[in-house]
Amino acid sequence: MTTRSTSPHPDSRRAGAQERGGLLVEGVTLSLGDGDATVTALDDVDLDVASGEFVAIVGPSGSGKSSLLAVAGALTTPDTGRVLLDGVDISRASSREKARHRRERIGFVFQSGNLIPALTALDQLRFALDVAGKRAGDGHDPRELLDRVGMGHRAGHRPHQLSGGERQRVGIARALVTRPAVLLVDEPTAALDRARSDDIVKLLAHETHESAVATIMVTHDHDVLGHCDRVLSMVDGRLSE
Ligand SMILES: Nc1ncnc2c1ncn2[C@@H]1O[C@H](COP(=O)(O)OP(=O)(O)OP(=O)(O)O)[C@@H](O)[C@H]1O
Repeated sequence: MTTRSTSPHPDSRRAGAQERGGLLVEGVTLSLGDGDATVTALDDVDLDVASGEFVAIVGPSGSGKSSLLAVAGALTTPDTGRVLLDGVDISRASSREKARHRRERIGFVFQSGNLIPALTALDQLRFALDVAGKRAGDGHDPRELLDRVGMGHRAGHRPHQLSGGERQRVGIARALVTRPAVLLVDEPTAALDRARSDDIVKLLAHETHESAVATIMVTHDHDVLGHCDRVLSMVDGRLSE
């Protein structure tokens, strides 16, 4: 299935991910469980997402979508294959190196924002920069980015003082503040109504193109797919157009 409504970044898919930046998953296989209970979660998966390209992955429950995000985010090591981030194979790196890639090069956005309860919106972004060992000058300016996602007026609010959509906006800004190469987004609209879901995915599309990040979004929400540059389907661990 392929849906296209917004144009991909001009540099998208002109060359391989190794040459022009982005994420390249090559021949990845992953088995989970033991003995008779072994499941092939990913079955020879190839995926090439350019910098500035917004790719959605849909598929039934248990088809392997979360497993693919985990492998792309250096959280799980595949049995075979490679995951290249701007041309560097992160799948075979040491645990320490993988943790560094996650902090510095990979942004994660979860279902409900996953913000730290005690921190204001602005401090969520500052904290992410600190953890990545970056200063504001190495990444996006936290205030400017909060403005960009429409949350400048809520900079001093803590998560419990924000709506679900606002928490998700802060979560997106926090994931982008370090200027990651890859943005991995897991069901960002699961807790939102129709209009807010649309706004959030539009924002993800805009920021993907603006920040030239390679974004993969897993979703069950077919109503938002029109904002994505490409839509791929996952069935039984296999990915197809
Ligand atoms: N830790 C585990 N041990 C054994 N099998 C697992 C484990 N985690 C996931 N699986 C299996 O791997 C397959 C892929 O799971 P995965 O979570 O990637 O699917 P999904 O498409 O993200 O599903 P959902 O949409 O329900 O989140 C499923 O059959 C699942 O039961």
